[in-house]
Amino acid sequence: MSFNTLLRSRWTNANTMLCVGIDPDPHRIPAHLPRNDALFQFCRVIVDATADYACAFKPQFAHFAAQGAEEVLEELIDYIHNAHPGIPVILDAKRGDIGSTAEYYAREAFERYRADAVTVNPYLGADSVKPYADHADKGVIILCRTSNAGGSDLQFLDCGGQPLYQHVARLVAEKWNANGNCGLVVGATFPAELARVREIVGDMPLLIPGIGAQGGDVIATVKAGRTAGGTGMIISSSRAILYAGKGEDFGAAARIAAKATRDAINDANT
Ligand SMILES: O=c1ccn([C@@H]2O[C@H](COP(=O)(O)O)[C@@H](O)[C@H]2O)c(=O)[nH]1
Repeated sequence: MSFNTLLRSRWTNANTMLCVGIDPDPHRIPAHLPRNDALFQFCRVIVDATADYACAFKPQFAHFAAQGAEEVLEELIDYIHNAHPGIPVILDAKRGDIGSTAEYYAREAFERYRADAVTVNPYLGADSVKPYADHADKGVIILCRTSNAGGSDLQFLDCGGQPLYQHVARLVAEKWNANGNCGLVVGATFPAELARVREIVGDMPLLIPGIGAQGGDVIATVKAGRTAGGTGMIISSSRAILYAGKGEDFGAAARIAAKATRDAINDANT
């Protein structure tokens, strides 16, 4: 099933626009887990505990690769597909390179890791994004207005009378989205810009990090980011869910945090 189909099914049938981010920090993995398999077991427990409330899972590539744990990432994505087959996996790798190399990054994301979607940096332009978008059943989620303060250094530069992030939103909506499988990353920490992007791109899915640990306001995010039909958002939270508990009950604590976040999103969407 395509990324778009899976995502829309979770929005509608599971009534959730919460994306559970999986950013494992080796220093915060509870000590009781078996040392030889702690990373996988930590992630597996989080996935099982939060799946009911997730429209997507978003493993962050560097959090695995920095530990030399790419095989654990493969194993985890396989596990999600097998145990929770209706929930799409967004590989947050923020790739960006010339087209010939991008073809291999796309194969890495979609064939090696079996991700349903991948995050991509637009800085290298159309030919650097096309190799991902050519996989028509996969999602390509392009950085637009990131959640960090430093994003303004470039994303607010004037680009023919509009800030660069709006130019990126227009480019993607009008030119790069020939297969209808593109989305954009827009931070919850900037609701005014989120609203502007929504106006520009219509119903395109927006991946929205920045609630939870980064302090973005859920109500402002939902009001700014939803489509006319009240969907269109993949609102991501990682640390606030992963580390809601510190001890043996970390799965239960993550489930409570995920449910509370999902409910807050839905309450704001009334
Ligand atoms: O603009 C962006 C783009 C990506 N991210 C990623 O999302 C999560 C956020 O984690 P939290 O713990 O919920 O703050 C993380 O993987 C970032 O790499 C982002 O924050 N902002």
